[in-house]
Amino acid sequence: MATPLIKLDNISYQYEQTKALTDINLTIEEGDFLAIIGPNGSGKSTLLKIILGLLKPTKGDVLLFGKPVNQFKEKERIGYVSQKSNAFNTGFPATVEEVVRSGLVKKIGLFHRYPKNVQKEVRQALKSVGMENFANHNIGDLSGGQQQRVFIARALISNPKVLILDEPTVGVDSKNVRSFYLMLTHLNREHKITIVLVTHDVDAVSKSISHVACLNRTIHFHGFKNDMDTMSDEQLEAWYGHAVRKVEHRNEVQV
Ligand SMILES: Nc1ncnc2c1ncn2[C@@H]1O[C@H](COP(=O)(O)OP(=O)(O)OP(=O)(O)O)[C@@H](O)[C@H]1O
Repeated sequence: MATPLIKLDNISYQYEQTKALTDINLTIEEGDFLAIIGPNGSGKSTLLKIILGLLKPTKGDVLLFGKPVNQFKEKERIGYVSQKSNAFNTGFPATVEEVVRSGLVKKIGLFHRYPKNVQKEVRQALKSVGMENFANHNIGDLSGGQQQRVFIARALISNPKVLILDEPTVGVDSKNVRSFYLMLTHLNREHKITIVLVTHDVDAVSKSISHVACLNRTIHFHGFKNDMDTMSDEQLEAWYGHAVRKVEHRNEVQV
């Protein structure tokens, strides 16, 4: 069997006052499109930071591409777009092209020259997120959703195998959320990029994802999204922390 791209083995994490995560086991395989969903404060961002090696778990092991996270050196294989990426003000003095190009720093180092074909790579990355006509625009002049696409292009320019996104639709207006997720579906299916994202848009994202993980300090469900309706009312309640109602909606389950 192929090595999982990400494997969390019995992870717990304690902030000074708060036990944020308990006994998390999670395996993410190549090609997965996984949404991590859960209520506010359920540990979603903490979990992403542990995967990225930004926080060291209090207990347990993280394996990236089969290697312990502290020995994993090929950082460019994992692209990350944080929750606050789309916070540029109008007038920020950088073009879209410059922002995307800066994504190569992780790969080539701060003081190395960009490769000769960098402009072509920038254009390709922008094309893959539907922003090829905006290369010369000022980043601060774009909408929240357009900025978010540019930050995804910046993450894509170093050809990652995995893309990790923390609440990527914050700042995307509701009528554009669906096309934003379709763009991610395209990256997952056509560019073969494994995607892990944290979101509250359970309904909008459900058409794009293959897998779902329901988190509330621990994982209450992880599996194919279509199997989510096998969760019992007790599991749903434990996950959400209060009484919830299952609603059948076409072929999906909403909570
Ligand atoms: N830096 C920190 N120091 C102390 N406690 C923290 C810190 N960051 C998060 N916490 C606590 O850890 C728990 C999990 O927080 P986390 O941000 O991971 O949740 P989340 O699911 O991403 O929340 P949200 O949906 O609101 O963004 C919360 O109780 C939070 O208050």
